Amino acid sequence: MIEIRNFGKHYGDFVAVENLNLKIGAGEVFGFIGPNGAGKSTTIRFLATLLRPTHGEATIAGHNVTDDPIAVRRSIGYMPDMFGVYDGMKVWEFLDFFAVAYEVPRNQRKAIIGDVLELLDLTHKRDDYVNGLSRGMKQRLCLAKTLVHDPPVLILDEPASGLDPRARLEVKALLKELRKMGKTILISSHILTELADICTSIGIIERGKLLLHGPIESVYRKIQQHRRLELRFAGDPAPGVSLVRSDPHVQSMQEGPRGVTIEYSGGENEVARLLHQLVAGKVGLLSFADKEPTLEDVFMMVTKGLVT
Ligand SMILES: Nc1ncnc2c1ncn2[C@@H]1O[C@H](COP(=O)(O)OP(=O)(O)OP(=O)(O)O)[C@@H](O)[C@H]1O
Repeated sequence: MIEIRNFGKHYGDFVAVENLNLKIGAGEVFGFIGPNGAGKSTTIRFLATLLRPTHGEATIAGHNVTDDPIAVRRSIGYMPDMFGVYDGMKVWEFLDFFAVAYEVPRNQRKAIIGDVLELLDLTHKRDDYVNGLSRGMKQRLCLAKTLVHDPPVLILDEPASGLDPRARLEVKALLKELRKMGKTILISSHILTELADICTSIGIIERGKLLLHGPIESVYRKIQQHRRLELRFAGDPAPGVSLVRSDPHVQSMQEGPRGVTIEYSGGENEVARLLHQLVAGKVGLLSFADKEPTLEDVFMMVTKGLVT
């Protein structure tokens, strides 16, 4: 549904994005992850037909972003990272404005706006002025306007930035709803917990380079070899710590007053063997936890160059 080939954007001598290649299939929710200034918005603005590339090309729903921007705009709902709302406009008028811009037929507009307001839980704000809405509501409204022409693809640049925890959860629930409706979604964020349970695939970008991308399970599988083990001991931890230290798969170890946290390069069989040795060694093992990697771990490992 989205395909980017060899995209690059330079500003003078500064390379904002270089040689970016990416394919996102229909129905995927792709999390575009990277720190500030990594090149996420640059890539997104290119896809949204708002930025000319220095080199490369992209297609969305089969339409070329540079050669056929009108067809691309019909196929996408775009939410920029910064957006303004018009003064003196009511919520329904704001949505109607975009529906007209997207050439939604007059006789369908009222029903569509009603549906979108319902989906975004904004029905009760229908006749409120847009500039009087809270930040969270404005954000929801901006998401609502991406849906009025029912595009198959949504491109959302940090849709939950600046929202309080409750509003973030609401955005997350909404994205799940849109995923169920079969939309293909590209969503950028630097808040990883936000993306972990909604994305089907992720890409990690840093300093203009896409370091890693793929289905979320395959990314997790790649870093399974770098798991974190947390061990607690009853009483003196020294005997347990020395047994752990002798394991060749221990990459690093942080000692606390009652136990250790280790970065471990072995697979499941090695973890099981270590556990067996600790129990057989009678070292007073109180707990042994094999921590699943989080998206944050993935991000740290990829950007440290530990996983490619
Ligand atoms: N018009 C421009 N002129 C010069 N440099 C630019 C321009 N637009 C972006 N950049 C630079 O390109 C780099 C990538 O910016 P971009 O906005 O794509 O990052 P980002 O990953 O979206 O960051 P953030 O999470 O902060 O939004 C940054 O170093 C930025 O300063």
